[in-house]
Amino acid sequence: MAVIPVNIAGRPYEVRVGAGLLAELVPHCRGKLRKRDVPIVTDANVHAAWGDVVEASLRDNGHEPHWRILPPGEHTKSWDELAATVNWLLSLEVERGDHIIALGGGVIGDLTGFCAAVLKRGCKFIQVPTTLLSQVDSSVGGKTAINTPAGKNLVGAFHQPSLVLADLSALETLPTRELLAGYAEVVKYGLINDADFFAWCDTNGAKMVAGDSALREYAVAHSVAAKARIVAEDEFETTGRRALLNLGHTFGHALEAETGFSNRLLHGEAVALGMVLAARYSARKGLMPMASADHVAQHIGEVGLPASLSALGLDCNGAALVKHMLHDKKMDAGTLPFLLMKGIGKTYLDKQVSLEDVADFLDGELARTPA
Ligand SMILES: NC(=O)c1ccc[n+]([C@@H]2O[C@H](COP(=O)([O-])OP(=O)(O)OC[C@H]3O[C@@H](n4cnc5c(N)ncnc54)[C@H](O)[C@@H]3O)[C@@H](O)[C@H]2O)c1
Ligand SMILES: O=C(O)C(=O)C[C@@H](O)[C@H](O)[C@H](O)COP(=O)(O)O
Ligand SMILES: [Zn+2]
Repeated sequence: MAVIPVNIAGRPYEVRVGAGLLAELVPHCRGKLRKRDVPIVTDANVHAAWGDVVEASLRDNGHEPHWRILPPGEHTKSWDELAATVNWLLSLEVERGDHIIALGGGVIGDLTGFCAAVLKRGCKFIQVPTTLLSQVDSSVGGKTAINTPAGKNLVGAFHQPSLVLADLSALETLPTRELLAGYAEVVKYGLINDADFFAWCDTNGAKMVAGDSALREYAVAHSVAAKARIVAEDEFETTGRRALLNLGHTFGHALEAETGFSNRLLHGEAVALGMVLAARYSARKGLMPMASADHVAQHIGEVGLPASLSALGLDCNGAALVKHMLHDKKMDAGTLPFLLMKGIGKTYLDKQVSLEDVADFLDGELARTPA
């Protein structure tokens, strides 16, 4: 097992990564479950796959689990589920010092974390991520949110968990498409500031996705450590440092909005394509060679993630995609800074990007014949 220490502004917590943590959930919670009753928020797929394992660990250790089982999918990050889940937690008489367990992917983690942030002005919560994406990214760093009709994650809070338990065994029941979506956020850490890790992905990514457990542990632990370092430098995304973690997301969130937050395009898939677009746009601006952008697209396409905008078959133009971007939380005095690349592992925040130019670029990408 790997234990990655996270220390955000003097508030430390651990990320424990290994196989079999769900079966040993209570011991791994390290005394944080201080009452008999334990609230657990999850979704129906996760409950079907792992509910009995978690239930047994709690009951065997003298706890009474209380389950809230939500519908799977992005639409669960909603005002309605937020209100209903907060009311459910209130009905359980959860106190500020109690820990709510978020058992699931990024949707469950984001929603439950936000409930914990607002309930009684802040309760504690434990992230138990069960997707690759949530293990490498969403369970760490304290961004919590719901979506609104205007866009992605537009209502939320920064609220750090007390503990993250990432059980690699949970990935055994995860559909391949979801594993791949999570892999996009792994590649992101290489593209941001770690060319060696991108090279590691080139060599090992496909084997890791296919199931090699040692490679999975390395990928999760490396990704978590990379994210923890960045978040520790800029918890509230004020200096631009944390914004690096948004590589591919300005394009990606616009694509998610355009496809109605539907199963047509998962978050990780949108980020994968968004990173290809960020790389291609950077090359078009002469910031890096087109060969480097082709390398990014080739890696993402070969592993099985979307790497071509035109192949999505969207019925829209570049201006429509840019319109979604106007809701991006990075908007600053009417301008939108973009994460662009001066090379693989050389991402930076560019504040001089013209949205007309981006719309023109996207028109070209929408019409381009896939390679
Ligand atoms: N807070 C952050 O920093 C952050 C970072 C990245 C992404 N996100 C958010 O995370 C969300 C995406 O998360 P996700 O990709 O984990 O999606 P998800 O939570 O929708 O889970 C994906 C699917 O896998 C199923 N599932 C989960 N674990 C399973 C398991 N072990 N076995 C079988 N099925 C399982 C779920 O039921 C769901 O159908 C998006 O809303 C995104 O915005 C947040
Ligand atoms: O933790 C961060 O910071 C990230 O940007 C991680 C992203 O992978 C994640 O999708 C995040 O939710 C996007 O943040 P947002 O502020 O653009 O909603
Ligand atoms: Zn993301």
